[in-house]
Amino acid sequence: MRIFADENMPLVQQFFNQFGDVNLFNGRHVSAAQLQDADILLVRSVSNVNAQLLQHNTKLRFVGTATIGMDHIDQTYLAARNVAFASAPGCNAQSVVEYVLSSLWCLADKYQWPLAEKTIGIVGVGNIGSRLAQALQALNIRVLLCDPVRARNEIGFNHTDFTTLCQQADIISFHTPLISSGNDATKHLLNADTLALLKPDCALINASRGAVIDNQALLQDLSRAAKRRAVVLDVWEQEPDILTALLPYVDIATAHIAGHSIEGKARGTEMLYQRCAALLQQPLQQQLQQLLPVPAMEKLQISANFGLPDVQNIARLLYDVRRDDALLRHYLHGKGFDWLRKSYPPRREFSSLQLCGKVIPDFLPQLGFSLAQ
Ligand SMILES: NC(=O)C1=CN([C@@H]2O[C@H](COP(=O)(O)OP(=O)(O)OC[C@H]3O[C@@H](n4cnc5c(N)ncnc54)[C@H](O)[C@@H]3O)[C@@H](O)[C@H]2O)C=CC1
Ligand SMILES: O=C(O)C(=O)[C@H](O)COP(=O)(O)O
Repeated sequence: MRIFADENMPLVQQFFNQFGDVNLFNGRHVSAAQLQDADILLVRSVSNVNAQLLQHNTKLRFVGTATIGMDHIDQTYLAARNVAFASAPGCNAQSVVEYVLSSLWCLADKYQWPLAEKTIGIVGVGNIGSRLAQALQALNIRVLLCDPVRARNEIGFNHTDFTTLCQQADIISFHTPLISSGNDATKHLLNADTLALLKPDCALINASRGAVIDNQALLQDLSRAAKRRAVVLDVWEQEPDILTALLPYVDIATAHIAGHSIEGKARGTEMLYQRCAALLQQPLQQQLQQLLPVPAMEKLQISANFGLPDVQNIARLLYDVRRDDALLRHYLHGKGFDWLRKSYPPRREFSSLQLCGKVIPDFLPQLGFSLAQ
């Protein structure tokens, strides 16, 4: 069995050696010629898997993407060729939530916002959006939820339509898939017309896909002298060749790394391993928990005085998004966007830190921290 995998897929050898030899490739530059002998193809978000990439391959049985997003995969084409396909739903959802929380705390410090008085609009309430809503509610922050798909299918889902959300929210965070056409299209959901609906100081966070926001329209909006809105961008149109003119107006700018916690990336690999084992009718020999490195900090004692204002301090022990903003601003013009992603420094999720103490406030596990056994 010949397995071809993106070189930026952690633990891929450890998981997939069980099925055959694992060959690594550069996901951004992989070619049809390289993949002609692949039985199993494992990609991340930077490889477009379509008829052109697979034109020389007649053996392929399985394609997996170790990501949540699937906009880079032509699933219709794979189905027509009878190639099994899997993604990794939810694998890095917690990592993205921690990115958004860190961004909110940084903006709150920078602009002295009382976060508890803000209304945060969440657009796309799936794995990430619903976890984020739960975390914000645990912090006593009011949320508005916009998800027309859930609104159609779930009685009682508390939906706010996008226009109303644009008019009412103080901060909007985008968590939709990139959908190019149809009633629920999200490509350029935020464009010149919808930007005009926002409050002048409405802050924006995009950790979904770059093209959910029309980047040129955003630049126009931000460069108008009278407007000052805070902006956090993890994702950009036309990565890796991003619109650098946006950088001076963006408070937090990162290289599509919101989902790049150690756990988030490795969980994606494990989910594909489990799907492949089922397809090949092989036993599961590896488990992520056994392969993850020991975290630098394992346990933290909480005292009875611990309160909501202390949460940011624990969160910052594990992750501060300003590190990633500084990396992008320093290295983008030299080493570049893809180098920043490939060389991403280790980052552990909240769950890696076990909290001890007689009384642990409920909001800590609701944010994703784990309790010591
Ligand atoms: N920056 C990063 O590193 C990462 C980015 N992502 C992106 O985040 C996206 C969302 O991830 P999940 O929450 O896990 O996906 P999900 O599939 O669980 O949830 C997406 C939600 O968006 C909703 N939706 C679809 N069309 C919509 C529209 N027009 N308006 C509002 N809501 C709409 C769906 O009904 C669904 O509930 C992914 O598709 C991916 O593109 C995911 C992981 C990491
Ligand atoms: O899961 C997704 O969807 C993402 O956007 C990934 O976190 C992006 O990571 P790469 O696959 O581009 O490394």
